[in-house]
Amino acid sequence: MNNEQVLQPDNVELIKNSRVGTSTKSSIAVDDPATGHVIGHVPDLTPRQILRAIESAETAFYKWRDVPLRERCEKLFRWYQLMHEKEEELAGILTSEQGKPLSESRGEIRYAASYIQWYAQPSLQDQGSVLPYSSIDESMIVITEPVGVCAAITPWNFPAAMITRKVAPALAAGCTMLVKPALETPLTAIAIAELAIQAGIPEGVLSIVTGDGEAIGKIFSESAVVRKLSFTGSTRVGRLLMASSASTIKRLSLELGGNAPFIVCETADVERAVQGAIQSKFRNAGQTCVCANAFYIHTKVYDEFTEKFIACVNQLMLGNGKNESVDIGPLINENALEKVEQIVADAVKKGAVIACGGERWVNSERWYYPTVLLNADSSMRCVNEEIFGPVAPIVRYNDETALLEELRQQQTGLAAYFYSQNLGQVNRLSRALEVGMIGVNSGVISDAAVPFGGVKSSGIGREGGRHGIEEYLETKYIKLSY
Ligand SMILES: NC(=O)c1ccc[n+]([C@@H]2O[C@H](COP(=O)([O-])OP(=O)(O)OC[C@H]3O[C@@H](n4cnc5c(N)ncnc54)[C@H](O)[C@@H]3O)[C@@H](O)[C@H]2O)c1
Ligand SMILES: O=C[C@H](O)CS(=O)(=O)O
Repeated sequence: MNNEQVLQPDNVELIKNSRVGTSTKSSIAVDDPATGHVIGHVPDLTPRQILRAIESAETAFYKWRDVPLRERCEKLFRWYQLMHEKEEELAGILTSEQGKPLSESRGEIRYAASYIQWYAQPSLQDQGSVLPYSSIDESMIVITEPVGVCAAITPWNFPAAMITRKVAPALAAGCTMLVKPALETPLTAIAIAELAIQAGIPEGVLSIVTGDGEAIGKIFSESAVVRKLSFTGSTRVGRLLMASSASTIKRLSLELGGNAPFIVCETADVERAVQGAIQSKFRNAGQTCVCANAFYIHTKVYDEFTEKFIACVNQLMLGNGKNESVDIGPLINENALEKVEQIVADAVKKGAVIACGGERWVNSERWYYPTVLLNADSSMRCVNEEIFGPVAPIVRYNDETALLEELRQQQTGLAAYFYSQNLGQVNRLSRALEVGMIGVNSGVISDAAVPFGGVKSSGIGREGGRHGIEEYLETKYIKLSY
């Protein structure tokens, strides 16, 4: 597929004919990170329009909650089918506004659709129980009910999956949902919501609102009608939303920043570890919350791992994500690229050695070479901060206990990875690492069936699996005397 064949959002039916969103005088331009060209515009909605959207979601809630669960699930399943039918069009929109390689965009659309398929199963929802009676002419009944009107604020790095991971369980539970996508990637959200309408999900049940994040976040968090706020993004913004939601005692789900250690133990299968390291580090050019951040390689396998890892990194192809041979697309914007440059400069200043990469791609504005930093240590930003770019700092270690103690000091706790072929070591590290998700001999852990989420400053709550729908249900106890 070459550039000419790839669908551009402004000529895509799903966007052009979308019934989602409201026309306003002002609008926000959306650009292609690979070219800097404007590829579409979305409305910059006013506070009054956001409040109207909340009112519409409230009206829709009192009807949608009374639609039988099986019927809600049938509509979700149709939505899932439409996402599969439109996979290529959606992937083209996603790559055009986010920049990731088309192969990754196709994968994300399938991954996003799998959340809708997962929550289209009525049996997933525990709708209540009858408790042991205290008297034969009484019953104590527990039922579950939808939380109500919900709001979601989502990031640019996975513009499809971060939305369906919230919307699918919410709608299955009987809630209505307003979604504020990232300013960088609203077109994917609009296209997905258009398919929800085509699937028969009534107007007002799912609304996409576009505009300034801070302003809309304030309206969502201070609205008494919005009973739950689900946020995926930086820990910084998560803290702000948690504080501003206190005034209305909202249910909160927070999927925040990570800093995943990738540990290669002395007992590891080094070949497998290298493959897992490439998959985990360079997906979406490293702009993934569960990317391996820093690599901790036991001294006994250090030379073998680093030699093989660097050789693989040097094989990675940079370019426009619309070209099928590309592995590494552009970073989302200039700020992201400047942050990566500052992190690498900090590491080199403190003694890191650039084994490969370490600079912008020649004559490009948004690409950064996949980079390996040797001799990294915990004094450096690249080890202590979420890099969110294609940079792999490598730390040598020889004392497992000391390493685990050092990692325990980290404030993040989303994901971790380690490679080991010793059962006792697997058990020991699985229990010692203070995170929400662990990949053991695997570099990719995400799936609609698993409870995705973190601990400490990486967030609250879980998305996916059986846990994900509980975020959108309330429990009601009824005592019945006959
Ligand atoms: N834990 C997860 O599942 C997960 C998934 C994806 C991304 N993330 C994290 O997100 C971060 C990168 O994404 P990002 O740059 O879009 O994050 P971000 O926090 O800057 O933005 C996320 C969303 O919040 C909005 N926003 C920005 N400022 C706001 C404010 N003051 N009030 C309300 N909303 C506001 C943005 O418009 C966007 O829609 C990384 O830290 C990454 O680890 C976490
Ligand atoms: O960036 C955060 C996403 O949750 C990553 S994944 O697609 O769920 O692995």
